[in-house]
Amino acid sequence: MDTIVEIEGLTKTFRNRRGIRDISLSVRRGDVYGFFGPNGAGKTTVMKIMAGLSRADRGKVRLFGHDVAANYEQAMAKVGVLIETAEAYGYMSGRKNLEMAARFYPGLPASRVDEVLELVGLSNVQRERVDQYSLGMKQRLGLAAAVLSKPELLVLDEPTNGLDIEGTVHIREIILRLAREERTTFFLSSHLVHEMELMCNRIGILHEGKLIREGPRSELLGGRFATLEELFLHEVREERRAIAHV
Ligand SMILES: Nc1ncnc2c1ncn2[C@@H]1O[C@H](COP(=O)(O)OP(=O)(O)OP(=O)(O)O)[C@@H](O)[C@H]1O
Repeated sequence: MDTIVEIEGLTKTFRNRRGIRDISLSVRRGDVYGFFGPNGAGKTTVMKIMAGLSRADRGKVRLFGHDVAANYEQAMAKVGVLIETAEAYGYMSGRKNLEMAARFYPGLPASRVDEVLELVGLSNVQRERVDQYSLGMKQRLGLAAAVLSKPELLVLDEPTNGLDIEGTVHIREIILRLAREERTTFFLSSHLVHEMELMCNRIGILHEGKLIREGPRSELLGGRFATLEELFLHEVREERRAIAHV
């Protein structure tokens, strides 16, 4: 088994006592892992720790076998990240933004910028200023930047957040295409249950900072639940019942 992401006992508590508690999960090569949970469940917190943007109080994240906290450069060498809204320089063109980002990767062929523009469907607007782009276009530009170096793992936090139907479908198609054609492994979060059903083969359900269920999508539904939404509501009810009995 080729394990790409290993998270063990990850815990972080903010001053307001919110945060994440004892999260453990693993992602294998080729998985499209959906990290599902309502707003405030702790998805971004986990992803920021995974990307080295925040530190855990306890626990470990290993990417490609390297500990992110202890061995950041090696852990992140084959990882692309898009966390929260993509940052770009609004006064520059989409293309210029990508060319600037490409400078971080010495040895990247110049043609790669064209390739990723094509992949995300921005070739026709590549010379327009980013502040003229729609939210969906900005999000696709963020995705283009995240895939520039041909990462083997993409960590995407709410990649379709705030997008309209077409924008959402477009991002979903790009993700599925990369998973299929380049065998990119994905760890992506969403609070949209339908998204998870359409894209992910493995799902972790996060609720109030705890991973309440985790596993292959088909196993989680297990014939008992028609949809993930039903499963989620069932699990939350069970969790509340268990807490009430303590
Ligand atoms: N820097 C911080 N200081 C204090 N509390 C924080 C901080 N970052 C996150 N939190 C709290 O931790 C909890 C988890 O937040 P997080 O952003 O990880 O959730 P999320 O699942 O990504 O939700 P969303 O979909 O709304 O982004 C929330 O209650 C949030 O208010």
